[in-house]
Amino acid sequence: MTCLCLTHSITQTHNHNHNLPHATTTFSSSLHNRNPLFQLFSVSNQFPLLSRALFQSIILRPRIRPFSTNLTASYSSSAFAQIMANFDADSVTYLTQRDAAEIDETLMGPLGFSVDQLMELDVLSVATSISEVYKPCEHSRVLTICGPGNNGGDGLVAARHLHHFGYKPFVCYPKRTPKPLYAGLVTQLEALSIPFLSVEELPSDLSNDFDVVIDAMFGFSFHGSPRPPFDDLIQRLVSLHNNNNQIGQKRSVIVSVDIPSGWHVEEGDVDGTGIKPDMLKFCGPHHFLGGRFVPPAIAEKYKLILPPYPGTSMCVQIGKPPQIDISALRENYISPEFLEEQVEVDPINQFHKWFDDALAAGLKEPNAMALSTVGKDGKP
Ligand SMILES: NC(=O)C1=CN([C@@H]2O[C@H](COP(=O)(O)OP(=O)(O)OC[C@H]3O[C@@H](n4cnc5c(N)ncnc54)[C@H](O)[C@@H]3O)[C@@H](O)[C@H]2O)[C@@H](O)CC1
Repeated sequence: MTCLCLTHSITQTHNHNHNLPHATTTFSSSLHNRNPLFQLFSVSNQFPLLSRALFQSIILRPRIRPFSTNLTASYSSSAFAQIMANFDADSVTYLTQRDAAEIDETLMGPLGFSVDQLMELDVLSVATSISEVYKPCEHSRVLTICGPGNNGGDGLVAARHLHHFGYKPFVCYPKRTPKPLYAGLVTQLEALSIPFLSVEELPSDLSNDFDVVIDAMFGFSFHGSPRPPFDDLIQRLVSLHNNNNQIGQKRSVIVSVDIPSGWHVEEGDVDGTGIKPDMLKFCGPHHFLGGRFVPPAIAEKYKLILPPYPGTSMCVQIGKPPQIDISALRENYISPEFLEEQVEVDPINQFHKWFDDALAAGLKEPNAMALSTVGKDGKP
């Protein structure tokens, strides 16, 4: 039994670098000399098994990633977790570009979908996936770098969704295309007062100002070498990653929509010097699949295996659970000595003092409290 992961616009490419530090992957293929635009997942024992994740970069492009139509019944959360845990990143095979193109034509032909509609559906999955992995309370500042085509349109839509999810998006859109679709997306962002930044306005080190950088410059229609100003922008994302490796400081995470911009569409990061995105790893913690909207006719015709989407989610996270280094979670609480003579006589004053200290330290929820009760004897 096989299951299909149609990532329509996710070009599957291959990359032999297994050692990227930020563990996120692209939907990528190890199938040489094939056009692995689409992923075909093998399924065994009724559960889909992902395979062949040679990549290490993110790509959030869950346009159509159906799993099994016979797995769409509702599951308990534990059963669901079990199903998802059974994905194995070593058994993915791939659809051909032709199949994918045909499905696209069917969607936008007889099935009546439009480009902007697919864009909205896809990018809603992208935005929800981002918000699952990079919470707005910790990654609020998002820069979306948009290219001239539909991939750039995806970026504009992502900025809008993320704004509504509580992020603070900024958009760099240096080569605007005067088509009504894009003009409308820009107007929508302007109405939300989302700032547009020119390339010149961007800081030299993006990590200073942004927690997340969305790479929406180019998707599957990219060819040749990037022309200005995208050559420079791509290099900034590359150096973002490289700088982080060198100095070990916190940097912006990179989320590529579809293909990391600048990568060869079919062969991937050929010389290993391209963008290394951070999100969605085939066999790691950040790999999401979308495609909830796929019409049954498509699922049946192409024998797509749709996953059981939990609740109202647009996408599902697959792959192995994150490897957490528990020792890294430990914190040392070293504080000055607290002597009896330093205690305020009035406990309310003492409380104010501690509360002010907590506020000044920028603690999350300094007003959180524990309420205990005691008996007449003063004991809990
Ligand atoms: N059905 C579809 O086609 C949909 C596609 N979507 C997204 O759109 C992407 C494909 O969109 P497009 O076909 O518009 O293509 P892209 O967005 O990949 O890029 C095309 C644009 O990039 C320019 N370009 C190509 N190579 C360049 C280079 N070397 N230097 C500078 N500029 C270059 C082209 O002149 C053109 O303006 C997909 O990857 C996906 O992200 C989604 O928006 C939804 C629907």
